[in-house]
Amino acid sequence: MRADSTTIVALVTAPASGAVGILRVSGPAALEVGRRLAPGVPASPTPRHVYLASFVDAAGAVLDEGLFLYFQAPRSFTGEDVVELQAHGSPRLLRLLLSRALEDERVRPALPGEFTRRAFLNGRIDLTRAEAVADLVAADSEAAVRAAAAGLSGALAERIRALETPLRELHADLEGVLNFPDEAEGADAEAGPRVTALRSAAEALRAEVGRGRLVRQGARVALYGPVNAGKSTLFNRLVGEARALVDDEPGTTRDALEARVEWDGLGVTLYDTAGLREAPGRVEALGIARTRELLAAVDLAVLVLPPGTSRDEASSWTREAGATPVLSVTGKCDVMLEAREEHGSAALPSPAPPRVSGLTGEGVEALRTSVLTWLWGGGTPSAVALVSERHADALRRTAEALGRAEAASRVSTLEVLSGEVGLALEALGEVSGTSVSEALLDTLFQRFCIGK
Ligand SMILES: Nc1nc2c(c(=O)[nH]1)N(C=O)[C@@H](CNc1ccc(C(=O)N[C@@H](CCC(=O)O)C(=O)O)cc1)CN2
Repeated sequence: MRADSTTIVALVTAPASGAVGILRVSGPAALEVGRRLAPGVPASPTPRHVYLASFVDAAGAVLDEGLFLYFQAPRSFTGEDVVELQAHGSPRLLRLLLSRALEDERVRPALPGEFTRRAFLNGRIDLTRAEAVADLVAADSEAAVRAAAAGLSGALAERIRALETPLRELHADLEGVLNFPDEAEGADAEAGPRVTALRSAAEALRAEVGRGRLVRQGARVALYGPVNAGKSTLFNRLVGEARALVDDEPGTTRDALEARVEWDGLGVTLYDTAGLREAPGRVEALGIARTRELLAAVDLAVLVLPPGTSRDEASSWTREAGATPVLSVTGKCDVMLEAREEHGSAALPSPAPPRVSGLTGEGVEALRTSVLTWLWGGGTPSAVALVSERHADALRRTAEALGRAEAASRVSTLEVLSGEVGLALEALGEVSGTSVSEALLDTLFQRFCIGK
């Protein structure tokens, strides 16, 4: 598979006013096109040198004074000749420059992600690094930035290579035995343990998809529980600003309010829900249906119980969250003593859930830490390999083929064993990009923006 030989052009910067806007041209005609817009630049500019140049219209009138950069193939982002015009960031000016570039019949507008696609097709970067480019552009938490940057510098590529290389060697060995049975005696006997080791490595990498998703998309955490348990005050305290409508009237919080926070670099969307049960009015009933839906969808539910909740009551609330894990806290611990006097401490579930007070802040930091531990376990979110759903699916097929290869190493012929190892190799190649179809690349690069 090869990049086509057209020259492509796009605005690299966002289509909005900014200090600087960049037009990028990539392909064989890049230098000529660039020099038509900036005729003052020498015919053979020094690659990677910055020229200050006038950008002109067809009549030679100056449109802007900007910077001109030339990257000579193959030492460029795409591996092709690349020219950049760095102009002042007026969207109208940039469109003028863009249409000037498009006047050349060898030039067409770049498709979404086409620069990066060409970088991949020209062997500058493997597919995991190309995907990391999109991850970095989309990153909206510090952990997501750091994890994508690690991917861009080849962290995931390296881990895939650590699987792919021995797998390819094993396949070559097996094919060798098949083709020259006399020369490679005993090679098939070693195959079983090698397959087993590779299968567990593939599975271990695949298991990181959950963390990859958390880092990429952020975690979702909902506060829920009986009305007037102190959810909204706690929510506000966690969010750090008075977002929710707080009132002493039971059932005040009618809608799920959400706020995005960043905890230890991890993006977390917090939801403050309406009470699940007591439903005097229609508005509340709507809120309840939405709360149930939300609880099923989040990564973690924090059950906020009023002081003095019985153990039975607490566990029936826990069941409301269905399969979603629940972390229980006793809210309004500022009124705890009062409650104790009323009900006696025997009414509390034992062991009583940790106490938090949105009002005084007591226990809130501890809650934040427990939530993070729950979501994340140990380690830093930024060190995670950004295994995507797509990678996980390919790794699952890799592991499955290796599972069949394992069975084959015990009972079947060498052909069957080698065939399965070949299939595993092919599935793994979809991650690194050594075996991908045009159609897969199309879907993959569709999620990129134009100019990337
Ligand atoms: N102005 C500008 N800023 C940008 C980009 C760009 O294209 N233009 N980038 C992109 O969108 C990113 C930078 N990425 C780049 C990656 C590789 C090469 C490059 O020239 N690679 C060559 C040479 C490597 C070397 O000599 O060290 C290569 O890989 O062969 C350039 C940019 C982010 N910032």
